[in-house]
Amino acid sequence: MTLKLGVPSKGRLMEKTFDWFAKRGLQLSRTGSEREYAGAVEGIDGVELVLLSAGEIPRELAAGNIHLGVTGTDLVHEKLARWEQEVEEVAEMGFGFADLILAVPTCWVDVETLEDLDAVAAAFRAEHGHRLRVATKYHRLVREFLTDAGVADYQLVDSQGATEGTVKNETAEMVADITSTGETLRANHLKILGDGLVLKSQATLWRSRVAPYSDAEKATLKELRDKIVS
Ligand SMILES: Nc1ncnc2c1ncn2[C@@H]1O[C@H](COP(=O)(O)OP(=O)(O)OP(=O)(O)O)[C@@H](O)[C@H]1O
Ligand SMILES: O=P(O)(O)OC[C@H]1O[C@H](OP(=O)(O)OP(=O)(O)O)[C@H](O)[C@@H]1O
Repeated sequence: MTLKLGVPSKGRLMEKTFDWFAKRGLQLSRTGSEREYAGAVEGIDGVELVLLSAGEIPRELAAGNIHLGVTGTDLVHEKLARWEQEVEEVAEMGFGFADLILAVPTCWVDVETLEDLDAVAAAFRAEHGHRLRVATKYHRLVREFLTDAGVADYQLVDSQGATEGTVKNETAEMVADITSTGETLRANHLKILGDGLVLKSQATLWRSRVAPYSDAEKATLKELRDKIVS
């Protein structure tokens, strides 16, 4: 019986996750060949490393297939409708900072706020015969945010990558995406709405509330928590 810890298998979060655990006396490593998704944990007994895509970690936590997992707040909130019941936040890790924002073309000089957007969206529909298209991969979060803001005349267009390019490619009029330095937005002539911050995200260690815990796993979890908080 081992405690399963899911960490990103590649990408921007992997290395920093390994560093974060190393600072707390736990050595995570990828084992085998560069392309083999196998890993090891040293510094504590009874913990198994599971290498996963950051995007899959929320689902694996909610399914109880892993006990602990590292991924961004944005992905947990987007993918788990009832995230508070399914996972517990163990620690914010202090990297992977990114904001989920709404952005429109810089040339829309009259659109700086959600209120402006609402007005433009209604006019857009009347003029073009279809709703204003918002490209995003964060469907649930964006829908909730725009509903709360009272904006209704829009449609979501799915974009799983290179989202800022959809405006130039004319498959969407605006985007809802993650930004960190803001460079991608600037390069694609997009500006953030003044009140268009949907969510602030950072890499976080989560615990599954639904995974089964044997007595041995509970003891390991306690030992691991002690190392992390001390
Ligand atoms: N430019 C950025 N700077 C900092 N963090 C970012 C940036 N873009 C995304 N992130 C964060 O990184 C996390 C994982 O994103 P990433 O794109 O690496 O995962 P993914 O799409 O699941 O990867 P994979 O290609 O393995 O499926 C998310 O929580 C996201 O908020
Ligand atoms: O504000 P910046 O520092 O410019 O970062 C923002 C970009 O980073 C992410 O994309 P990623 O690199 O994951 O590529 P993707 O578009 O394929 O998702 C995000 O989707 C933005 O496009």
